[in-house]
Amino acid sequence: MEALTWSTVFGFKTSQSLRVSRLHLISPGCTQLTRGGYKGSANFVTFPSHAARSCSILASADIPIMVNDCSGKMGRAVAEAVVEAGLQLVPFCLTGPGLQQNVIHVKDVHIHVHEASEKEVILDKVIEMYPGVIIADYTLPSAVNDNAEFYIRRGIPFVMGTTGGDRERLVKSVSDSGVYAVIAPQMGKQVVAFQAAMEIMAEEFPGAFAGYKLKVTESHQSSKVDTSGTARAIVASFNKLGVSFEDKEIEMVRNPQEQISKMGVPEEHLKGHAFHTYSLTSPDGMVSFKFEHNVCGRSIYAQGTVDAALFLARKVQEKATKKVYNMIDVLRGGSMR
Ligand SMILES: NC(=O)C1=CN([C@@H]2O[C@H](COP(=O)(O)OP(=O)(O)OC[C@H]3O[C@@H](n4cnc5c(N)ncnc54)[C@H](O)[C@@H]3O)[C@@H](O)[C@H]2O)C=CC1
Ligand SMILES: O=C(O)C1=N[C@H](C(=O)O)C[C@H](O)C1
Repeated sequence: MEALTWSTVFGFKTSQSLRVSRLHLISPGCTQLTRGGYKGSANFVTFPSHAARSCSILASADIPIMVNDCSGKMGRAVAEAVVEAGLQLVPFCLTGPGLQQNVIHVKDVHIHVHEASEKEVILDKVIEMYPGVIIADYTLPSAVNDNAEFYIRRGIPFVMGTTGGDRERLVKSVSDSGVYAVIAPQMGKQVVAFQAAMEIMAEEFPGAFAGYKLKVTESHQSSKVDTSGTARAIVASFNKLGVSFEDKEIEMVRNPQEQISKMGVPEEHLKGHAFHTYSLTSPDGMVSFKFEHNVCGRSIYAQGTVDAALFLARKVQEKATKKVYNMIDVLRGGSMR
Protein backbone atom coordinates (compact mmCIF):
# COMPACT_ATOMS: atom_id res chain seq x y z
CA MET A 1 0.00 0.00 0.00
CA GLU A 2 1.18 3.47 -0.80
CA ALA A 3 2.50 5.36 2.17
CA LEU A 4 0.21 8.13 3.34
CA THR A 5 1.80 11.46 2.65
CA TRP A 6 0.12 14.82 2.84
CA SER A 7 -0.46 15.00 -0.90
CA THR A 8 -1.55 11.37 -1.29
CA VAL A 9 -3.96 11.57 1.60
CA PHE A 10 -5.58 14.66 0.20
CA GLY A 11 -4.83 14.15 -3.44
CA PHE A 12 -3.51 17.64 -3.99
CA LYS A 13 -0.94 20.10 -2.85
CA THR A 14 -1.77 22.16 0.17
CA SER A 15 -2.21 25.40 -1.73
CA GLN A 16 -5.12 24.02 -3.72
CA SER A 17 -8.63 24.71 -2.50
CA LEU A 18 -7.58 27.23 0.07
CA ARG A 19 -10.49 29.57 -0.17
CA VAL A 20 -10.10 33.28 0.15
CA SER A 21 -13.24 33.83 2.17
CA ARG A 22 -12.49 34.56 5.77
CA LEU A 23 -14.54 34.57 8.85
CA HIS A 24 -14.63 37.86 10.63
CA LEU A 25 -14.28 38.44 14.30
CA ILE A 26 -15.87 41.27 16.15
CA SER A 27 -13.93 44.44 16.50
CA PRO A 28 -13.56 45.97 19.95
CA GLY A 29 -16.72 47.80 20.98
CA CYS A 30 -18.96 45.75 18.73
CA THR A 31 -21.33 43.91 21.00
CA GLN A 32 -22.86 41.46 18.58
CA LEU A 33 -21.92 39.30 15.72
CA THR A 34 -23.91 41.16 13.14
CA ARG A 35 -25.31 39.03 10.36
CA GLY A 36 -26.64 39.65 6.93
CA GLY A 37 -24.04 38.23 4.63
CA TYR A 38 -20.40 37.41 5.00
CA LYS A 39 -19.51 37.54 1.35
CA GLY A 40 -16.27 39.20 0.57
CA SER A 41 -12.94 39.35 2.22
CA ALA A 42 -12.45 43.03 2.77
CA ASN A 43 -10.74 43.94 5.97
CA PHE A 44 -13.67 45.92 7.27
CA VAL A 45 -17.20 44.97 6.41
CA THR A 46 -20.44 46.63 7.43
CA PHE A 47 -23.90 45.17 7.08
CA PRO A 48 -26.48 47.69 5.89
CA SER A 49 -29.39 45.29 6.45
CA HIS A 50 -28.72 45.51 10.16
CA ALA A 51 -28.02 49.21 10.28
CA ALA A 52 -29.12 49.58 13.87
CA ARG A 53 -26.73 46.95 15.05
CA SER A 54 -24.15 47.34 12.35
CA CYS A 55 -20.55 47.53 13.26
CA SER A 56 -17.23 47.08 11.61
CA ILE A 57 -16.10 43.53 11.59
CA LEU A 58 -12.40 43.07 11.68
CA ALA A 59 -11.07 40.36 9.47
CA SER A 60 -8.49 39.61 12.12
CA ALA A 61 -8.53 35.83 11.95
CA ASP A 62 -9.45 32.91 9.83
CA ILE A 63 -11.95 30.56 11.33
CA PRO A 64 -12.27 27.59 9.03
CA ILE A 65 -15.18 25.23 9.49
CA MET A 66 -14.83 21.51 8.92
CA VAL A 67 -18.12 19.67 8.49
CA ASN A 68 -18.36 15.97 9.30
CA ASP A 69 -19.97 14.46 7.33
CA CYS A 70 -20.48 16.59 4.22
CA SER A 71 -21.73 13.52 2.40
CA GLY A 72 -24.60 13.09 4.87
CA LYS A 73 -27.86 14.98 4.45
CA MET A 74 -27.44 17.46 7.26
CA GLY A 75 -23.67 17.80 6.78
CA ARG A 76 -24.21 18.78 3.18
CA ALA A 77 -26.81 21.40 4.14
CA VAL A 78 -24.40 22.87 6.70
CA ALA A 79 -21.50 22.87 4.23
CA GLU A 80 -23.68 24.77 1.75
CA ALA A 81 -24.69 27.27 4.43
CA VAL A 82 -21.04 27.79 5.35
CA VAL A 83 -20.18 28.62 1.74
CA GLU A 84 -23.32 30.73 1.26
CA ALA A 85 -22.35 32.75 4.31
CA GLY A 86 -18.98 33.42 2.67
CA LEU A 87 -17.12 31.51 5.32
CA GLN A 88 -14.21 29.16 4.84
CA LEU A 89 -15.28 25.56 4.37
CA VAL A 90 -12.46 23.11 5.03
CA PRO A 91 -12.21 20.94 1.92
CA PHE A 92 -11.92 17.70 3.91
CA CYS A 93 -14.40 15.70 5.87
CA LEU A 94 -14.78 12.41 7.67
CA THR A 95 -17.46 9.91 6.79
CA GLY A 96 -18.70 6.59 8.13
CA PRO A 97 -17.79 3.13 6.83
CA GLY A 98 -18.50 2.38 3.15
CA LEU A 99 -17.08 5.45 1.44
CA GLN A 100 -19.24 6.29 -1.57
CA GLN A 101 -17.33 9.14 -3.20
CA ASN A 102 -13.77 10.36 -2.64
CA VAL A 103 -14.60 13.89 -3.60
CA ILE A 104 -17.88 15.73 -3.34
CA HIS A 105 -18.67 19.20 -4.56
CA VAL A 106 -20.34 21.78 -2.37
CA LYS A 107 -20.87 24.87 -4.46
CA ASP A 108 -17.33 25.61 -5.72
CA VAL A 109 -15.52 23.73 -2.96
CA HIS A 110 -14.22 20.22 -3.63
CA ILE A 111 -14.42 18.25 -0.42
CA HIS A 112 -12.10 15.29 0.03
CA VAL A 113 -13.98 12.61 1.90
CA HIS A 114 -12.15 10.17 4.17
CA GLU A 115 -13.39 7.28 6.23
CA ALA A 116 -13.41 7.81 9.99
CA SER A 117 -10.72 5.08 10.22
CA GLU A 118 -8.31 7.70 8.81
CA LYS A 119 -9.41 10.37 11.25
CA GLU A 120 -6.12 10.76 13.13
CA VAL A 121 -4.01 11.59 10.11
CA ILE A 122 -6.70 13.69 8.46
CA LEU A 123 -7.48 15.79 11.48
CA ASP A 124 -3.81 16.38 12.32
CA LYS A 125 -3.29 17.69 8.82
CA VAL A 126 -6.43 19.82 8.97
CA ILE A 127 -5.21 21.34 12.23
CA GLU A 128 -1.86 22.04 10.60
CA MET A 129 -3.40 23.60 7.51
CA TYR A 130 -6.34 25.34 9.14
CA PRO A 131 -5.34 26.67 12.53
CA GLY A 132 -8.35 27.73 14.55
CA VAL A 133 -10.60 25.24 12.80
CA ILE A 134 -14.05 24.63 14.26
CA ILE A 135 -15.84 21.36 13.56
CA ALA A 136 -19.54 20.94 12.92
CA ASP A 137 -20.53 17.33 13.58
CA TYR A 138 -23.57 15.86 11.85
CA THR A 139 -22.90 12.15 11.85
CA LEU A 140 -24.84 9.40 13.57
CA PRO A 141 -25.93 8.75 17.15
CA SER A 142 -23.54 5.77 17.26
CA ALA A 143 -20.60 8.09 16.51
CA VAL A 144 -21.43 10.98 18.85
CA ASN A 145 -19.32 10.09 21.87
CA ASP A 146 -16.28 8.77 20.01
CA ASN A 147 -16.24 11.79 17.73
CA ALA A 148 -16.62 14.28 20.56
CA GLU A 149 -13.86 12.59 22.55
CA PHE A 150 -11.64 12.59 19.49
CA TYR A 151 -12.17 16.32 18.87
CA ILE A 152 -11.50 16.92 22.55
CA ARG A 153 -8.21 14.99 22.39
CA ARG A 154 -7.17 17.25 19.51
CA GLY A 155 -8.39 20.34 21.41
CA ILE A 156 -10.74 21.43 18.61
CA PRO A 157 -13.86 23.47 19.43
CA PHE A 158 -16.94 21.87 17.95
CA VAL A 159 -20.63 22.20 17.32
CA MET A 160 -22.31 18.89 18.03
CA GLY A 161 -25.55 18.82 16.05
CA THR A 162 -25.73 15.05 15.98
CA THR A 163 -28.40 13.67 18.26
CA GLY A 164 -28.41 10.55 20.41
CA GLY A 165 -25.51 8.70 21.95
CA ASP A 166 -24.81 8.99 25.64
CA ARG A 167 -25.67 12.65 26.24
CA GLU A 168 -24.53 12.71 29.87
CA ARG A 169 -21.16 11.29 28.89
CA LEU A 170 -20.98 13.82 26.05
CA VAL A 171 -21.53 16.84 28.28
CA LYS A 172 -19.25 15.46 30.98
CA SER A 173 -16.40 14.73 28.59
CA VAL A 174 -16.54 18.24 27.15
CA SER A 175 -16.94 19.92 30.55
CA ASP A 176 -13.99 17.99 31.96
CA SER A 177 -11.80 18.83 28.98
CA GLY A 178 -12.03 22.59 28.82
CA VAL A 179 -12.65 22.46 25.07
CA TYR A 180 -15.28 24.88 23.76
CA ALA A 181 -18.43 23.31 22.33
CA VAL A 182 -22.02 24.00 21.43
CA ILE A 183 -24.14 20.89 21.91
CA ALA A 184 -27.77 20.92 20.81
CA PRO A 185 -30.28 18.56 19.24
CA GLN A 186 -31.99 21.50 17.57
CA MET A 187 -30.43 24.42 15.70
CA GLY A 188 -33.49 26.07 14.14
CA LYS A 189 -33.85 29.53 15.66
CA GLN A 190 -37.62 29.53 16.12
CA VAL A 191 -37.69 25.98 17.46
CA VAL A 192 -34.87 26.87 19.84
CA ALA A 193 -36.97 29.85 20.98
CA PHE A 194 -39.90 27.49 21.63
CA GLN A 195 -37.58 25.15 23.51
CA ALA A 196 -36.35 28.10 25.60
CA ALA A 197 -39.95 29.19 26.30
CA MET A 198 -40.75 25.71 27.56
CA GLU A 199 -37.66 25.73 29.80
CA ILE A 200 -38.58 29.15 31.17
CA MET A 201 -42.17 28.03 31.82
CA ALA A 202 -40.91 24.94 33.63
CA GLU A 203 -38.52 27.03 35.68
CA GLU A 204 -41.15 29.64 36.57
CA PHE A 205 -44.13 27.35 37.11
CA PRO A 206 -42.88 23.92 38.13
CA GLY A 207 -45.74 21.45 38.46
CA ALA A 208 -48.21 23.68 36.57
CA PHE A 209 -49.34 20.74 34.44
CA ALA A 210 -49.29 18.11 37.19
CA GLY A 211 -51.63 15.25 36.42
CA TYR A 212 -51.96 16.16 32.74
CA LYS A 213 -51.64 13.39 30.21
CA LEU A 214 -49.07 13.96 27.47
CA LYS A 215 -48.90 12.46 24.00
CA VAL A 216 -45.86 13.19 21.85
CA THR A 217 -45.64 12.27 18.18
CA GLU A 218 -42.67 13.03 15.94
CA SER A 219 -42.24 12.31 12.26
CA HIS A 220 -38.92 12.38 10.39
CA GLN A 221 -37.54 10.98 7.14
CA SER A 222 -37.47 7.20 7.32
CA SER A 223 -33.64 7.15 7.43
CA LYS A 224 -33.59 8.74 10.89
CA VAL A 225 -32.42 6.09 13.33
CA ASP A 226 -33.13 7.69 16.70
CA THR A 227 -36.04 9.32 18.50
CA SER A 228 -36.14 13.08 18.03
CA GLY A 229 -33.58 14.74 20.29
CA THR A 230 -35.73 17.87 20.21
CA ALA A 231 -38.78 15.98 21.45
CA ARG A 232 -36.67 14.54 24.27
CA ALA A 233 -35.56 18.04 25.29
CA ILE A 234 -39.16 19.32 25.31
CA VAL A 235 -40.29 16.28 27.30
CA ALA A 236 -37.70 17.17 29.95
CA SER A 237 -39.47 20.54 30.38
CA PHE A 238 -42.87 18.85 30.56
CA ASN A 239 -41.49 16.60 33.27
CA LYS A 240 -40.51 19.67 35.29
CA LEU A 241 -44.03 21.02 34.69
CA GLY A 242 -45.31 17.98 36.54
CA VAL A 243 -46.15 15.71 33.63
CA SER A 244 -45.23 12.08 34.04
CA PHE A 245 -43.82 10.90 30.71
CA GLU A 246 -40.83 8.87 29.56
CA ASP A 247 -38.82 9.33 26.37
CA LYS A 248 -39.68 5.79 25.30
CA GLU A 249 -43.34 6.85 25.09
CA ILE A 250 -42.57 9.29 22.26
CA GLU A 251 -44.30 7.95 19.17
CA MET A 252 -41.93 7.84 16.17
CA VAL A 253 -43.53 7.98 12.75
CA ARG A 254 -41.17 6.77 10.02
CA ASN A 255 -43.61 5.24 7.55
CA PRO A 256 -44.04 7.57 4.54
CA GLN A 257 -47.72 6.75 3.99
CA GLU A 258 -48.50 7.45 7.63
CA GLN A 259 -46.44 10.62 7.48
CA ILE A 260 -48.65 11.94 4.70
CA SER A 261 -52.00 10.74 6.03
CA LYS A 262 -51.53 11.12 9.78
CA MET A 263 -49.01 13.95 10.13
CA GLY A 264 -49.80 15.96 7.01
CA VAL A 265 -46.22 15.92 5.72
CA PRO A 266 -46.08 17.23 2.15
CA GLU A 267 -45.01 14.40 -0.16
CA GLU A 268 -42.09 16.40 -1.53
CA HIS A 269 -40.63 16.64 1.99
CA LEU A 270 -40.81 13.00 2.97
CA LYS A 271 -37.00 12.81 2.70
CA GLY A 272 -36.40 15.85 4.89
CA HIS A 273 -38.87 16.93 7.51
CA ALA A 274 -39.30 17.14 11.27
CA PHE A 275 -42.89 17.32 12.49
CA HIS A 276 -43.54 17.35 16.23
CA THR A 277 -46.85 17.42 18.10
CA TYR A 278 -47.25 17.58 21.88
CA SER A 279 -50.84 17.15 23.17
CA LEU A 280 -51.76 17.67 26.80
CA THR A 281 -55.08 16.74 28.39
CA SER A 282 -56.22 17.57 31.91
CA PRO A 283 -57.03 14.69 34.29
CA ASP A 284 -60.80 15.28 33.86
CA GLY A 285 -60.48 15.63 30.09
CA MET A 286 -61.98 19.14 30.17
CA VAL A 287 -58.85 21.09 29.17
CA SER A 288 -56.45 20.44 26.36
CA PHE A 289 -53.33 22.03 24.90
CA LYS A 290 -51.52 21.30 21.67
CA PHE A 291 -48.08 22.49 20.61
CA GLU A 292 -46.68 21.81 17.16
CA HIS A 293 -43.51 22.64 15.30
CA ASN A 294 -43.30 21.37 11.77
CA VAL A 295 -40.19 21.92 9.69
CA CYS A 296 -39.71 20.99 6.04
CA GLY A 297 -36.18 20.86 4.69
CA ARG A 298 -32.99 21.50 6.63
CA SER A 299 -32.02 25.09 5.99
CA ILE A 300 -32.99 26.44 9.42
CA TYR A 301 -30.70 23.95 11.12
CA ALA A 302 -27.89 24.66 8.68
CA GLN A 303 -28.09 28.40 9.25
CA GLY A 304 -28.29 27.87 12.99
CA THR A 305 -25.15 25.77 12.83
CA VAL A 306 -23.25 28.58 11.14
CA ASP A 307 -24.52 30.90 13.88
CA ALA A 308 -23.32 28.42 16.49
CA ALA A 309 -19.87 28.15 14.91
CA LEU A 310 -19.51 31.93 14.86
CA PHE A 311 -20.70 32.16 18.45
CA LEU A 312 -18.13 29.55 19.42
CA ALA A 313 -15.38 31.37 17.57
CA ARG A 314 -16.22 34.46 19.55
CA LYS A 315 -16.13 32.57 22.84
CA VAL A 316 -12.74 31.11 21.96
CA GLN A 317 -11.44 34.53 21.01
CA GLU A 318 -12.77 36.04 24.24
CA LYS A 319 -11.29 33.14 26.23
CA ALA A 320 -14.71 32.83 27.91
CA THR A 321 -14.76 31.00 31.22
CA LYS A 322 -17.85 29.02 30.28
CA LYS A 323 -16.92 26.37 27.76
CA VAL A 324 -20.01 24.28 27.06
CA TYR A 325 -23.04 25.91 25.47
CA ASN A 326 -26.37 24.97 23.96
CA MET A 327 -28.40 26.74 21.30
CA ILE A 328 -30.43 28.62 23.88
CA ASP A 329 -27.15 30.25 24.92
CA VAL A 330 -26.47 31.10 21.28
CA LEU A 331 -29.95 32.58 20.90
CA ARG A 332 -29.64 34.51 24.16
CA GLY A 333 -26.25 35.77 23.06
CA GLY A 334 -27.97 37.48 20.11
CA SER A 335 -25.98 35.38 17.68
CA MET A 336 -28.81 33.91 15.60
CA ARG A 337 -29.91 35.45 12.32
N1 LIG B 1 -29.14 19.63 15.76
C1 LIG B 1 -29.99 19.78 14.74
O1 LIG B 1 -30.62 20.84 14.56
C2 LIG B 1 -30.18 18.67 13.78
C3 LIG B 1 -29.61 17.46 14.03
N2 LIG B 1 -29.71 16.47 13.14
C4 LIG B 1 -29.00 15.25 13.46
O2 LIG B 1 -27.88 15.11 12.61
C5 LIG B 1 -27.53 13.73 12.52
C6 LIG B 1 -27.29 13.36 11.07
O3 LIG B 1 -28.51 13.39 10.37
P1 LIG B 1 -28.54 13.16 8.78
O4 LIG B 1 -27.57 14.05 8.12
O5 LIG B 1 -29.96 13.21 8.40
O6 LIG B 1 -27.99 11.66 8.68
P2 LIG B 1 -27.30 10.95 7.42
O7 LIG B 1 -27.48 9.49 7.63
O8 LIG B 1 -27.77 11.56 6.16
O9 LIG B 1 -25.76 11.34 7.58
C7 LIG B 1 -24.93 10.82 8.57
C8 LIG B 1 -23.55 10.65 7.99
O10 LIG B 1 -22.63 10.41 9.04
C9 LIG B 1 -21.65 9.53 8.54
N3 LIG B 1 -20.93 8.90 9.65
C10 LIG B 1 -21.28 7.83 10.38
N4 LIG B 1 -20.33 7.59 11.30
C11 LIG B 1 -19.38 8.54 11.16
C12 LIG B 1 -18.17 8.83 11.81
N5 LIG B 1 -17.72 8.08 12.83
N6 LIG B 1 -17.44 9.88 11.41
C13 LIG B 1 -17.86 10.64 10.40
N7 LIG B 1 -19.01 10.41 9.72
C14 LIG B 1 -19.76 9.38 10.11
C15 LIG B 1 -22.43 8.56 7.68
O11 LIG B 1 -21.57 7.92 6.76
C16 LIG B 1 -23.43 9.49 7.00
O12 LIG B 1 -22.94 9.97 5.78
C17 LIG B 1 -28.67 12.97 13.22
O13 LIG B 1 -28.28 12.67 14.54
C18 LIG B 1 -29.79 14.00 13.26
O14 LIG B 1 -30.72 13.80 14.29
C19 LIG B 1 -30.39 16.60 11.96
C20 LIG B 1 -31.01 17.77 11.67
C21 LIG B 1 -30.96 18.91 12.57
O1 LIG C 1 -32.75 13.96 12.07
C1 LIG C 1 -33.34 15.02 11.80
O2 LIG C 1 -33.75 15.30 10.66
C2 LIG C 1 -33.55 15.98 12.88
N1 LIG C 1 -32.99 15.72 14.03
C3 LIG C 1 -33.04 16.57 15.17
C4 LIG C 1 -33.71 15.86 16.31
O3 LIG C 1 -33.58 14.64 16.45
O4 LIG C 1 -34.38 16.54 17.11
C5 LIG C 1 -33.63 17.92 14.87
C6 LIG C 1 -34.75 17.89 13.89
O5 LIG C 1 -35.83 17.23 14.48
C7 LIG C 1 -34.32 17.21 12.62
